[in-house]
Amino acid sequence: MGAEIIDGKAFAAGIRDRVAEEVARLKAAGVAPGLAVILVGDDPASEVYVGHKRKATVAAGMASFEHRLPADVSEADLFALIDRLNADPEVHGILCQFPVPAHLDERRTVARIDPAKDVDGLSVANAGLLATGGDALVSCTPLGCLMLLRDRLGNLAGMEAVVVGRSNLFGKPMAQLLLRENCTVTIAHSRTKDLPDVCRRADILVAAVGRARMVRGDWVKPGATVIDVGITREAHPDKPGKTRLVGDVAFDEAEEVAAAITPVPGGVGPMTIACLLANTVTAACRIHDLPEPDGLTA
Ligand SMILES: NC(=O)C1=CN([C@@H]2O[C@H](COP(=O)(O)OP(=O)(O)OC[C@H]3O[C@@H](n4cnc5c(N)ncnc54)[C@H](OP(=O)(O)O)[C@@H]3O)[C@@H](O)[C@H]2O)C=CC1
Ligand SMILES: Nc1nc(=O)c2c([nH]1)NC[C@@H]1CN(c3ccc(C(=O)N[C@@H](CCC(=O)O)C(=O)O)cc3)C=[N+]21
Repeated sequence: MGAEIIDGKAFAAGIRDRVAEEVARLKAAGVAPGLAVILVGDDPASEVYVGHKRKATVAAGMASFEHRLPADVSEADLFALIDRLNADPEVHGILCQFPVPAHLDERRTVARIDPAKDVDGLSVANAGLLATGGDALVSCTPLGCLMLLRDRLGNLAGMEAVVVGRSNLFGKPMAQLLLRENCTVTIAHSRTKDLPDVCRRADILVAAVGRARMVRGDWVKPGATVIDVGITREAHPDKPGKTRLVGDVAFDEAEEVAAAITPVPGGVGPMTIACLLANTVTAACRIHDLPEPDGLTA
């Protein structure tokens, strides 16, 4: 029997509805949550995501501010924009889409964003709060994965979790969240020995590498829950000139073995955008010292 397909798209729609309710409540209290997205250069994939983000932000009743900067923008000009957004009372969340062109430094860029508005959870303050058990703004994609896992599995305590990938944006915060849920967590990466064996331990297997179909069916423990974060765009095999998205997991193989699995597209991706909106609401509540809604944080 095949695995249950975890419908991230439907779950994300539920989160976006909850966000919309909270936005209405905040507006009634005199606070209109706003999200600012900075896009440097014209990477086509980033354009697509930013477009999705804008639509979802507006549909939830929030203000959306988009700032497009030329690929050769100076650090000084980028920082001047970030400083303005930090000071702008209509902006509660700031996201600078990565990657940025090579002459800009991601670490310095993140450090310029007010941690209270860092809805990507990338700042040292938010990463440190997450690691030490505080109230952080948590990176959107791991937050979304945790929501899917909790919904399916309930209590995660004692489960073996393997996260493949150790980026600051995903792998590390995902591992921190799973640790906080009392999983036994392994973080695997490009230097891990016997990766298939490590993966076979996992009750919860999370893949965030960016290599299409790397995780094979026989890497999956029977009955495991598989979360596929990877997104690779490749030529469509049947439609000339078209592309399609594929994950890091060989879906057809893994689906035979796992108890549940997220598809690509329609799994984790929509959760990322829903959680970006959720984080913006959370940031607005914290900035204005208003009660935080249930179900939108980790
Ligand atoms: N669905 C969504 O909403 C999102 C999807 N993504 C997607 O997730 C994927 C990962 O993103 P991100 O974390 O930003 O990527 P990074 O490129 O920053 O990190 C990739 C990680 O994978 C590891 N890795 C690379 N090759 C191997 C290998 N052969 N075996 C094991 N580990 C390997 C790297 O190890 P090392 O550290 O040793 O180099 C690194 O830790 C991408 O496809 C991205 O597009 C990302 C964010 C959101
Ligand atoms: N500072 C920063 N924060 C990020 O969170 C961030 C980033 N930079 N850079 C790029 C990655 C990637 N990312 C995705 C968001 C939505 C989908 C998404 O909506 N995916 C849909 C399909 C989208 C489509 O059809 O193209 C799905 O999987 O079903 C995917 C990937 C956020 N990222």
